[in-house]
Amino acid sequence: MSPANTATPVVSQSKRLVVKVGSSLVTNEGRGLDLAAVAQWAAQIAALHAQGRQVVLVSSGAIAEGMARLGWARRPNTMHELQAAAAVGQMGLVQAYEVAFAGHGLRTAQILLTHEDLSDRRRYLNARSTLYTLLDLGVVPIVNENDTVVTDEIRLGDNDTLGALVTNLIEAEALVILTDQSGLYSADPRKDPSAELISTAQAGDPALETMAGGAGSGIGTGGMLTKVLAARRAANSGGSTVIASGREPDVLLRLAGGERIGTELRALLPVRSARQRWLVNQLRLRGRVMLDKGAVQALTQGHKSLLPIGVIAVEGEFERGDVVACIDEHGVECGRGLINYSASDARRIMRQPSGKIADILGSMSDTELIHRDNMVFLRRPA
Ligand SMILES: Nc1ncnc2c1ncn2[C@@H]1O[C@H](COP(=O)(O)OP(=O)(O)O)[C@@H](O)[C@H]1O
Ligand SMILES: N[C@@H](CCC(=O)OP(=O)(O)O)C(=O)O
Repeated sequence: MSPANTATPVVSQSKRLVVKVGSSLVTNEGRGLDLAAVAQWAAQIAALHAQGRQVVLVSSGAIAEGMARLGWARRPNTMHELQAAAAVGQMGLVQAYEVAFAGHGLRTAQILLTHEDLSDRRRYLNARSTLYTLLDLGVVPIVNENDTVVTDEIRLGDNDTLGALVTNLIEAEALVILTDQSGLYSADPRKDPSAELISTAQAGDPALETMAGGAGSGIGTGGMLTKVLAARRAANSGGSTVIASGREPDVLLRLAGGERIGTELRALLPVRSARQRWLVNQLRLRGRVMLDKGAVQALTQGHKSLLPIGVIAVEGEFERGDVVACIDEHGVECGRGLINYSASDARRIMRQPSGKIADILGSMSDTELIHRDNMVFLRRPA
């Protein structure tokens, strides 16, 4: 048995949880809101509340429910039709949750987020304090992407990623992704009947991405791959992920009781500082700096600041203070941080010792390209 298998199941230890439910589950494979399922999850979340746990629910299903309400049999292709469907369906979603939770004496709140809300530090902090306030008030926040205002280029698209970002945002210890399968299998069980359920693994293990490569149900957008990637993202702020069937009776209560259900993808990284969690949450970065082997080692093993001498290429256009990725020679990201020089200055000082910065640029603001305090170190498991 691997060490991960002997550890206490994560949900049982978690005081703050994010639960994500996927479109095909919420809408009964696109046939329309599954009110019985919504009632089940609400009853379980109310019971978790009574145990003193805080829960944020990330629910998909707006587009699928909107399509059902509008009588559309096929998913539209155009963005504005998808946005219209989401606007119609979101009404049904929040109404269903409000009614279901009210039956347990709990209030709900609708939170619609975009990628930009989480990448802009001020809006990120605002969203965070609103969520914390709601949790302190004992309200259950119901989160979805703000589909009506996002375009193709900037949308997150799948709520697995959103669930992970919310996990990072509120420093939840666990992300529970409820879906239409019993968990992550060694291959897509719809196509390969011999596929086996993975019960525990380390979040971020690249082998998981190969297993989850297949497409999703057709109702949801992400498939299993986005769930595995979400687990990796949640792990960056110390959150572990469980992928389980939303149709399993009392799944949330049993997980909280310590039962092993579905797939647990454990975070082995330490919980990071608030600024590091914000850095981890950035999905689209302004640029990339490519490091030589020595600099990669200094970052990943020594957690040192990045000096210009270790940089062999600079990609993109960015200004001082922007977030950039540090990549190795194969393009794998090993860290990211707030850079002290613009892209044009960085190109001029790369490969040079810090002592030469003033000569090259005419002045020197910092000896480091990225200071370790403004950096988050990422290391994928071998
Ligand atoms: N290795 C795998 N294990 C389990 N399911 C997989 C795997 N690879 C692909 N899938 C597919 O992913 C689907 C779940 O993703 P999706 O439809 O996006 O769900 P949701 O709407 O819950 O996010 C499953 O129905 C399954 O067909
Ligand atoms: N925001 C979208 C969710 C997108 C989506 O399909 O997500 P998922 O089912 O979690 O893969 C909606 O509510 O329809």
